[in-house]
Amino acid sequence: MSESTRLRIAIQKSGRLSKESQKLLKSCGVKFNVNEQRLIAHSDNMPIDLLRVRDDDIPGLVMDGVVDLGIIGENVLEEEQIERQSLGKPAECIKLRELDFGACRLSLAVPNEFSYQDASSLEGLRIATSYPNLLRRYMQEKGINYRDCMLKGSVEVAPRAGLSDGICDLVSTGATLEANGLYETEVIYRSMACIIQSTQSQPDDKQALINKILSRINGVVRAKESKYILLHAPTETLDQIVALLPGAENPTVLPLNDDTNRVAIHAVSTEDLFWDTMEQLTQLGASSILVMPIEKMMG
Ligand SMILES: Nc1ncnc2c1ncn2[C@@H]1O[C@H](COP(=O)(O)OP(=O)(O)OP(=O)(O)O)[C@@H](O)[C@H]1O
Ligand SMILES: O=P(O)(O)OC[C@H]1O[C@H](OP(=O)(O)OP(=O)(O)O)[C@H](O)[C@@H]1O
Ligand SMILES: [Mg+2]
Repeated sequence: MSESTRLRIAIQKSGRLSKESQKLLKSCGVKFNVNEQRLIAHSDNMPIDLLRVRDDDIPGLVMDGVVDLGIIGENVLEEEQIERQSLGKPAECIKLRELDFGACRLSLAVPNEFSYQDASSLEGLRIATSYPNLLRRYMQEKGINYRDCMLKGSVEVAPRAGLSDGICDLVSTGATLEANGLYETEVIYRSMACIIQSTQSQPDDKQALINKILSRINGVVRAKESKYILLHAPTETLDQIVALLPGAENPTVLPLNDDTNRVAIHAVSTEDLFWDTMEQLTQLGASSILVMPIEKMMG
C-alpha cells in the first residue's frame, strides 16, 4: 500500500475513550507508539495511521471522508448526525459495531430540592447541556418547551451557579450528580463506544484491511466475553453439569486416568461463570474447576 492509501483511524486523544481505543487496536495486532505531543501515530507493522483528536471532531472527520474509521461514543455520533442533518451537511457513516467500553447514559437531572413528577415538570425551565440536539429531540417528542443553556463542560455545576434549573448530561456511576446535589430523573439516550466507517468507497486493499481489523475486533470482543472452563465431573451428573455451563456448546469430554466414574470437561462459555453457578457445580460433584480468560477467538 502506498502512503496515500494508508488506513486512517481517528481516536480520542485523551479522555474516557482514549486508553480503551488504543488497547483495542493493539489487541488486534496493530503496533504503534503514541507520542503525547503528536497528533498522528504511525503503525510500524500495518499501513495504518492513527489520528488523535478531540472526540467531538471524530464523527465529522469520518462523515467528510477525511479519515476512514473512527472510534467514538454513540452519544457524540448521534448528536453530530442530528446537527449535520439540520445544516444539510454530509451526515452518513456506517456503524460497524458497538464496542464493549464507554457505557454511559445521557440523562436529565435536577437539584435534590426540585420536586419532579415527569418531564413536563421542566416546562418553560432552563436546561444546561453539551448535547442540545439530543435534548431537543427528546423534548420535542414529549411536547415540552424549555430553554437551552449550552455548556461544553462543568454542566453539573450550572444549577448551583444559577445558570439553569436542570441539566442534561452524561451519567455512569451517578457520583458526579450526587457530588453536585443533583438527582437523575430521565434517561434520554443510552450509549456505548462504537467503530464507524466512512461511506466513501474504498480501494480493494484498504477495504480488505478494514474487514481484517473488524474481524479481529469481533474476535477480541468475543474472547473478552467468554471464558475457558475446565473441570472434573462424575459421569452420572455429567448432563446436569453441562446444562449449568452458560452458553457452552458441545463441550469436550475426556476420560481421566485410572478413574472410570469421572471425566474431564473442557468448555468455552460465552458468559462469565458466576460464584453461585460454581457452587451449584460442586454440589453436583464437580471438582478442580478452573475458569480462565481467553485472549483471542476466531472461527
Ligand atoms: N462517566 C463515563 N463513563 C463511561 N463513559 C463515559 C463517561 N463519560 C463519558 N463517557 C463516554 O466517553 C466519551 C468521551 O468522554 P470524555 O469525558 O473524555 O469527553 P470530552 O471531555 O468531550 O473529551 P474531548 O477532550 O476529547 O472532547 C463520551 O462522549 C461518552 O461516550
Ligand atoms: O456518573 P459518573 O460516573 O460520575 O460520570 C459522569 C461524568 O463523567 C463524564 O465526565 P468526565 O469525568 O469524563 O470529565 P469531563 O467533564 O472532563 O468530560 C461526564 O461528563 C460526567 O461529568
Ligand atoms: Mg468532547
